[in-house]
Order: sequence, then structure tokens, then C-alpha cells
Amino acid sequence: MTSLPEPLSAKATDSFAYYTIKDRLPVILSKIADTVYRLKNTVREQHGEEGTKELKDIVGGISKLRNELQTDKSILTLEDDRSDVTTWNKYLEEQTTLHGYPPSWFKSAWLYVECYMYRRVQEAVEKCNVLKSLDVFEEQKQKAFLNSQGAILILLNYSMKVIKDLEKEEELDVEKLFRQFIQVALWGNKCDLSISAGFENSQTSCPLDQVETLKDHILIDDLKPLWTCLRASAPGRVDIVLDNAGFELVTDLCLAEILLSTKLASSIHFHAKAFPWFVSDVTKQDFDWTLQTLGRSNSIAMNFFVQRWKGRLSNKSWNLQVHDYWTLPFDYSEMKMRCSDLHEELSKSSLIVFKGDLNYRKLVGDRNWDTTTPFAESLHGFHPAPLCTLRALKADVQTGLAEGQAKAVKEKDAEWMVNGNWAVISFCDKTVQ
Ligand SMILES: O=P(O)(O)OC[C@H]1O[C@](O)(CO)[C@@H](O)[C@@H]1O
Repeated sequence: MTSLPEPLSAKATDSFAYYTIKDRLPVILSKIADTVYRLKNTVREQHGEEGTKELKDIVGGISKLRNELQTDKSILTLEDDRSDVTTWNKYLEEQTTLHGYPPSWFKSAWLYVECYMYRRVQEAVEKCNVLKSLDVFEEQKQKAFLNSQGAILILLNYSMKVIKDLEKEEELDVEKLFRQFIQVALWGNKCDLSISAGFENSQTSCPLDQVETLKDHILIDDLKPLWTCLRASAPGRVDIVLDNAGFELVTDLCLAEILLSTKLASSIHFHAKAFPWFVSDVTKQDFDWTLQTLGRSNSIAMNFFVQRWKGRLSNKSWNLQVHDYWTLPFDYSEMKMRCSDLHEELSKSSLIVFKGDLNYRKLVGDRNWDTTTPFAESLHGFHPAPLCTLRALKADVQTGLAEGQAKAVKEKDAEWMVNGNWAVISFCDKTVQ
């Protein structure tokens, strides 16, 4: 086997990694500090002096972190008592031994240091007593959801009509529905709050029209083999490794619903993050909040789905799973070796759907691949089950393109790799070492 390409890193000053670490991450950290500071009156009312002190400690921790990042200090060990501390600290040791110097923000692998930043933010919260369950991104995530209400309503009204037609046994083209809901979930990934450095990024256009208007922006379309695979194993277990809360989560829930209602799947296993991550990623709290909020509305479609989805959670056709591996800095080719229980769990699936950019980066190891490297090869042996990725491009890594395709798209849009306007549906049903 030929050697692997280098991991992406801010060492390359013309890279998106460099721009992210130099400009985007400090903005995200400042925004966290502002948001937390604005909670001071509420926290004082609810938790008195202890809360006020903890809030100050969080803001202090975030400012210190921003300073470490901007001055390219070494990565420090974690000092809270979360279950993953030992794994993080051991990895830091491993990296120091491997390279002969301690990792730092601008010298080490982008994937590692960016994940570390979110884990350090969590450290500041974990060290608290009364504020231990604070989600520093909660306000942004909830605002983005509420600002996407129009698009959510259109999608849920349409989905309700589809379900009712299916129940009436109307002759519906199931493959067409599958293609449509996969693409809605794909473009749901355009909206995320970390690419916009935490600034407003809600879904405002009609998600169904978008499927048509953005068709030519899908650079890899593996819908056909994906459909064939799902059809052959139907109805089986489908896993969805979630990405962002807000509009994107609703598109994922609708996809899950359609897979079950059309009997393409018998159960859905959603995978959420164990703590607030990359600004807008879904935690269990976000998942629950989304259902509660839909349930409080007076829209018929929202209420219809909340009842249906609560039923699915209690009869276990929907399952929500949380695992620390999703918030560790490892790529997925390391899963079998580092975390065999999750790998084994995923191997029970008929199809694993990985949502979003960060999952893609972890699938392909966040390396400087030639864009024509086959997707299966870039997975570097990761294949617990047939898998696909639904990803809007927001980082300068891509595999599976045809010869000349990268050049052609770059001529149309210089920012194609990072602006979220281009996407891929890549599927793999075999292991390639
Ligand atoms: O929510 P997604 O699609 O995983 O995107 C995560 C974002 O974080 C990054 O991975 C790095 O900031 C970007 O590449 C992307 O903007």
C-alpha cells in the first residue's frame, strides 16, 4: 500500500485550516464569551453567587484558550473529570512522542486541534458545579431553528401529505421519494453555525425547490447504488450519524420517517454528540428540545409528526444513541482499534448515513488527498457496514471526483470547497485496504 497523504494543517498558510485557526476559531471563542457573559443576570437569579463566580470562570477559561490559540501555544492536558479525559491526554502524549515536540495550534493536524478547541470549551463548563450542564451554543442553535420555521413548516406539510398518501396506499414512486428526501437532508447541511463562525445561518428558501435548483451542484451522485443497496437489504436497520441541530435535524428526521414509512428501513439509530460541539451539532438535549418545540406549535403537521415521532421513540423504531467517540479527535479508520464497541454496534447496520462536513473529514482522515482518489480508498479500511456521506463541502478535502472535475468546478466557483454551495452523495459498499 502506498503511504497516506499528510493530514491537513494550518502549517500551510494558504489553506482553509490556516484561515480557520487564525480567523474563524477566535471569532467563535469571542462569541461564546459574549453569550456566556450576557447570561449573568439570569445565572445570578438562579444560582446566586456561586453561579456568578462559575460564569466568570468560564469566560476566563475561554479568553485564556483564545490567547493560547492566537499565540500558538502548546496543547495542554485536560483537567476536568469527564469520562474521556484519559483518552485525550494519552493522545496528546502519543502525538508528542510521534513528532518529538508537543502539538500546537498552527503546527499540528487541523482535525485534532479543532476538536480539541471544542473539548477545551467543554472543560471550562465541566469544571463548574451549578453550571455543569450549560450549553454555551444553546441560544444560537435555538435561534437558528426558530428562524427556519417557514422552511420547516413547508417540509413538514409536504411530508405529512406523503405519509397520508402512503397510508391510503396511493401508488407512490418510492424511489423518487427516497431520492427527494435524501437530497433535502443533503442540502439541510448547508446551514451550520460553525462555517458562519456562529453568525445567523438559517434555512430561508423552500427546501423542496432547492432540491431542483441545486441539482447541478451535486458533484458526486451515488443515489443509484445507494438505492440498490437499501432496496436489497430492506427493511433493515439504518444508522444516521447526525450533524447540525435546527433545520438540518428536521430534514434528517423526515428522511428517517420516509425510510420507515416506505418500509425501506425497520429501525433508525440516530447518533448524537455527548456535549456541545462545533457550535451547532445535535446533542440529546437539542433533539428533545426540537420535539418539544414542534409539539408546542399550533401547526397540524408539526403536531402530527411530534406524536408520531414520540411513538417511534417509545416503540424503538427510533433510537437515539450517544457515544464519546463522536467527540474525540480520531478519524473513523481508527474506530475499530480505539473503540471496538462502537464499531461493532455500527456493523449491525444495513446502511450508515454520515451527515455533514466534519463527519466527511473524519471518514477520509482529513488528509491532503488527490481529489480523484476513489472514496472507498480514502476511507482507509473503515467499513463497519455499507455507508454513505451526505455532505455540503466546507473544507478543502475531497475524494472520488472524476479527472478534471475539480478544475472545472473551480473555474465556475473559486470557493467551491468551502462555501457550502457544492455537495456530494458518496456511497461505499466494500472494504478497500
Ligand atoms: O456542520 P458541518 O457540516 O460538519 O461543518 C463543520 C464545519 O466545521 C469545519 O469542519 C471547520 O470549521 C468546517 O469545515 C465546517 O464548516
